[in-house]
Amino acid sequence: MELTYRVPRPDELEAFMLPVWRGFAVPAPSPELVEDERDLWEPARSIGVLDGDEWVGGAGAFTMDLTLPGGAVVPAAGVTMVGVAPTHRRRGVLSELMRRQLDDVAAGPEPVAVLTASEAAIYGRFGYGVATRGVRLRVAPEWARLRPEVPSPAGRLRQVTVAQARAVLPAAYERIRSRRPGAVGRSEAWWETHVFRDRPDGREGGTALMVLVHEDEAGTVDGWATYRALERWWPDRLPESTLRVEDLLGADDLVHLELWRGLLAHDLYAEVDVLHAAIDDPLLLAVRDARRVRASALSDWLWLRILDVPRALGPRRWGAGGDLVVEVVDGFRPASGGRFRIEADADGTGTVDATDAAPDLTLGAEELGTVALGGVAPSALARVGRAVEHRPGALATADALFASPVAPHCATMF
Ligand SMILES: CC(=O)SCCNC(=O)CCNC(=O)[C@H](O)C(C)(C)COP(=O)(O)OP(=O)(O)OC[C@H]1O[C@@H](n2cnc3c(N)ncnc32)[C@H](O)[C@@H]1OP(=O)(O)O
Repeated sequence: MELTYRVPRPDELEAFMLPVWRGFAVPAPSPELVEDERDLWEPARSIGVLDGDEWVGGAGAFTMDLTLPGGAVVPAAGVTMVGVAPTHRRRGVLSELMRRQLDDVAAGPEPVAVLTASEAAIYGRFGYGVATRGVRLRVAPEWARLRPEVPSPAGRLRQVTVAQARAVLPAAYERIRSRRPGAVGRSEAWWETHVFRDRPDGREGGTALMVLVHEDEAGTVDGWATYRALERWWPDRLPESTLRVEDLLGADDLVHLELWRGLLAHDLYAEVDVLHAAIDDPLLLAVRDARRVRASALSDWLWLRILDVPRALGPRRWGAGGDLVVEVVDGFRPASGGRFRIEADADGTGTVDATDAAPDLTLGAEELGTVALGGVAPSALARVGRAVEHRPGALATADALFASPVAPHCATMF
């Protein structure tokens, strides 16, 4: 039977989502999961595929935004709910969904699309590159003491209820997100479904959510940790007892470390486990014994697909002054490729414009997404054959331009 692609109606949520849920081996979603999806879903931004009258695949997008190096924010499509029924795989359905979705995004105000991937081999072919990575940090409170040189910031730590957190965390996130390139917008529905509802079936068998906030001297929240005990402390269970940290964000490194200090003060627990820390989390430089911080599972997190190079990169702060013509070869969506001149002043402000000039450097769309936020230097890609320098010195200029003083990091699951 012929396949039909179309936008689902709002009343079709469950049927539309079924192939995606089944793709993730969720046989029948609970009413709570359906309610959460309904609150998050933007049906007009979805595209699905029908075989007869049955949905067999789809892709959705959230209206989001993305922090660039320097703190500027650009609109971004947050690609989500991607799946194709096991009965219809490997015959080009995802490719067609991606083509239609990217055309749709490109026709609107968003110069980029972002996503978090279930598997790392899927999205490069569609021009997405790994813009941020994360690392799992597991720390034994018994051993991990901060060095005496590490000062405490002004203000105080407080433990608050989830209801109190609801009133302060969303605004605090907006205040501090400019610090990290790669941070994405968190909608009210995101906060409710991913944090505050704290549904029992999303707790991995652990306790309800606990919230530690840091307030500055004026009483304004400038950092927080949300966490739960996975295996409750009990004398004979000490070796397994874990505090699982879900969100850990501070306005600066000292606030961030003060939150670590608060978490590590839970000395009844064998381990504090942060599933997704920034690769430059300051803890590694601040503990007396860095071997007690077990870092593992370095992995891709935010994948970035640039659809309009001048609008995506123009507002970013460059790492140095410089002049560079970059040629972007976009195999999946040639209309998004071309040659672009980056001209930046020493203060990091600059312009990005289409040009006919001869390129200094050539790279693919996936590679542009990889270097765009400063997580990987262009020269590192060139060394493995993924970027080509046409003029001696061009790679050094590109490295300096694209560099970011802090590693890009996306702390948001969507
Ligand atoms: C943002 C998110 O929501 S991430 C979630 C993604 N969804 C899932 O992981 C759910 C489970 N998986 C699936 O639903 C499907 O396997 C999908 C969506 C990943 C792929 O759908 P398909 O329709 O089979 O992909 P399609 O046929 O268009 O494949 C295009 C190409 O990608 C390759 N490809 C597709 N999936 C994968 C994969 N998981 N690993 C490696 N290669 C893959 C195909 O081999 C094909 O390559 P080719 O062009 O060289 O032949």
